[in-house]
This record gives sequence, structure tokens and C-alpha cells, in this order.
Amino acid sequence: MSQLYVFDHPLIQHKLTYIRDKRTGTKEFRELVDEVATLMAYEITRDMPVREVTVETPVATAKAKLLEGKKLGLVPILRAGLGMVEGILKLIPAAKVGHIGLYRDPHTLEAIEYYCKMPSDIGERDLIVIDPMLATGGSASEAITILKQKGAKSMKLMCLIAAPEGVKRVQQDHPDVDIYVAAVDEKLDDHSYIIPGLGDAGDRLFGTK
Ligand SMILES: O=P(O)(O)OC[C@H]1O[C@H](OP(=O)(O)OP(=O)(O)O)[C@H](O)[C@@H]1O
Ligand SMILES: O=c1cc[nH]c(=O)[nH]1
Ligand SMILES: [Mg+2]
Repeated sequence: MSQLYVFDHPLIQHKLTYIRDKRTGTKEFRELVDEVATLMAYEITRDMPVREVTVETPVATAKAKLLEGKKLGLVPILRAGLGMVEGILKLIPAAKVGHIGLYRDPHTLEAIEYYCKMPSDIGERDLIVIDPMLATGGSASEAITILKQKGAKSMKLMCLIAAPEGVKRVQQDHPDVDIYVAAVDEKLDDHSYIIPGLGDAGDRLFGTK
């Protein structure tokens, strides 16, 4: 069974409150999502492997640590996942970025693929799949399935807000993929929007409503 991690850091929770607020406009929404993505990247990289080195300070030799330099990849699920990419790259600028385009059919709720472009070596990379919203889990689960078909072996899923239904779906379909979120909300509504959630993440990021 995959693990669910909820980042309850006060800074993340504070910013998430403004992200949820319907009075927050597009510019501020985008900035806040970017900032929370950076904070979540800091938490999600906590288990990155390091190696011991020595370094000469001006006064002595110090035992120190450097990152092992493991290959990383970010995979935003278009569109809304794009809003979190730059914020993560601020902390891990060497990560390659693959894009997967999925939209949720409003009637069937099925995730429909319309684009996919991955780094050629995704099998050697630790991937972070990014999407602000995990609602039914259909989009994230389908994205992970597609990535596995393309050779991905190591993945984490990072979302801002999840519904319990989405967590359950991803854990069932992909017990090898841990899930990292800033909040688990109450439920889905009749249109499978997250309650209380933040509305439509893509529309709020890009001003399309
Ligand atoms: O868990 P699910 O039930 O699949 O719902 C979540 C998906 O819905 C939203 O995308 P949307 O289809 O609105 O596309 P967009 O990002 O282009 O707005 C969201 O960004 C997720 O990808
Ligand atoms: O609440 C939701 C559910 C799916 N997609 C969104 O953007 N918001
Ligand atoms: Mg949308």
C-alpha cells in the first residue's frame, strides 16, 4: 500500500487558505500556487540521498554532505499541473520536465490523453507527477499508468488538495506510488469537484472562466 503524506507546515497551510479563497484573483492565485509548490518540493526532497565529502573551510577540514546527484524528473499533468513546475524547479533546477496532457471528460469523468512528451531516460529518473487536484483520481492514475508503460519505475504523486476518493483510487491502482498533498478535503460533489476544494484549478490559474 502506498503512503499518504499531508504537509501540514504552517506556511503551506497559510498560503493554501488564500488559494482556496474565491476572492483571490488569477495573478495572486498563480503566485501562491508557485510558492506552495516550492515549499512542498522542500518537504518532498527530504529523503534525497546524500554522500559524505570533505571540504576545506578557511580554518580546517570539515566533513560535509553533497547530494548524490540522482536523476530527477517532473511530470505536470496539463494544464493545471503547469502552475507548480517553476516553483519546484527553483529548488531542483536540474530536473528534466516531461508533459502529459489529460483532460477530464465532464460527462464520463474519464481522463482523456491528448499530449505526451517525456525525457528519453524516464526509466532512470525519480519522477514527481504534479497536479494541484486529485478528485476522482482518474487523471493521476491514468498519467501514472501511461508513464509506467513508457518505462517509468520510480514515481511520487504531488497534489495540493485531494479528495478521499482520489487517494483511494491511486492507492488501489498504484500501490507503489506514494502521495504527497497539502490537504485532504471532505468529499466530491455531484460533478466530482472537490468540496470545499478551490474550484477549477486550471481555470483559476489561467483565467479561463
Ligand atoms: O482526479 P480527477 O477526477 O481526474 O480530476 C482532477 C483533474 O481535473 C483537473 O483537470 P481538468 O480536466 O480540469 O483539466 P485542466 O487542467 O486542463 O483544467 C485537475 O487539474 C486534474 O487533472
Ligand atoms: O475540484 C476539482 C476537481 C477537478 N478539477 C479541479 O480543477 N477541481
Ligand atoms: Mg480544469
